[in-house]
Amino acid sequence: MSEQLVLTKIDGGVGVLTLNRPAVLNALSNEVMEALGEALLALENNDAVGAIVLTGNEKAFAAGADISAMKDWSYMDVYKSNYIGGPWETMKNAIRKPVIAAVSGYALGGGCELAMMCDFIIAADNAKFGQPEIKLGTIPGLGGTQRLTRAIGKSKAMDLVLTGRMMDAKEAESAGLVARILPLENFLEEVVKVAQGIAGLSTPVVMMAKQCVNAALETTLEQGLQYERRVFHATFATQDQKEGMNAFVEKRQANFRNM
Ligand SMILES: CCCCCCCCCCCCC[C@H](O)CC(=O)SCCNC(=O)CCNC(=O)[C@H](O)C(C)(C)COP(=O)(O)OP(=O)(O)OC[C@H]1O[C@@H](n2cnc3c(N)ncnc32)[C@H](O)[C@@H]1OP(=O)(O)O
Repeated sequence: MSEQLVLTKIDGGVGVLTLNRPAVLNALSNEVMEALGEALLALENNDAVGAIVLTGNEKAFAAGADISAMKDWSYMDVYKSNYIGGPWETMKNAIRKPVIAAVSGYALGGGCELAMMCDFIIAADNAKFGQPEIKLGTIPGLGGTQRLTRAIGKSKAMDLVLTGRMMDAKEAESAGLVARILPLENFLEEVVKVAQGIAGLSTPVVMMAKQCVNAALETTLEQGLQYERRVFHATFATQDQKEGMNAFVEKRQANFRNM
């Protein structure tokens, strides 16, 4: 594990990953990119973990890719290394557990993109989001033009990408980028409670639900409905579905055993 990324496993089945380059507002280096991929895979394979929280600090989730590192790169440097191509494949294909982005302060450029790669964003009331790459003579390269447009619509995405302006937490929530806003005070503790709630459910069924919601971004409505129906039917093969519905009828707390 790199010192640029801190892993804290908290009781209640939640693994917390904290970006740790405060001096440069958590600018995202290749080192942290690799560490993040390894840490996510480790949490994915840890049966004691049912949900993951990715966060930064009060001033910044991440202010983007590390500009100082990138500024002298050539086309061949980034093309030959397939810069940022690999880690996204890891995130997309291997991480089936829910990953919540807990964003306080700046989430800009690659920082906003990284937050959008997570399953949903909970923002502190001081959060600021943006894709300012245009001001650097480049464009978003980790999904900013694609996920942002799908999340908030063409008009506002075009505004943000072409002007490089930021939007605050309220604008981000009303635009649909952010699931909910929490006060900065006790922010991470409150996000972890949300994650613990998810981790206390049936992890395999949570994974199925995540897959279905993600499928909606990749399929036609009819294909998505068919996929959802198959997965809904599949939940009836799990012991957790039996436990969940019996617990409701017997008016008691369900004890999911991830089976
Ligand atoms: C398993 C899956 C893993 C996937 C992980 C993916 C990780 C890799 C992501 C790569 C993405 C590449 C594609 C992306 O679209 C490209 C970009 O992100 S380009 C960068 C976009 N970001 C910006 O343009 C923001 C730049 N920063 C600012 O505008 C300002 O810093 C601010 C945020 C408005 C704050 O301003 P201030 O409060 O005045 O603070 P300072 O500016 O003084 O900053 C303090 C300190 O931090 C340094 N710093 C800030 N941002 C960066 C940065 N992005 N890179 C490097 N350094 C940064 C700044 O220089 C100061 O340092 P100091 O001068 O004190 O040494």
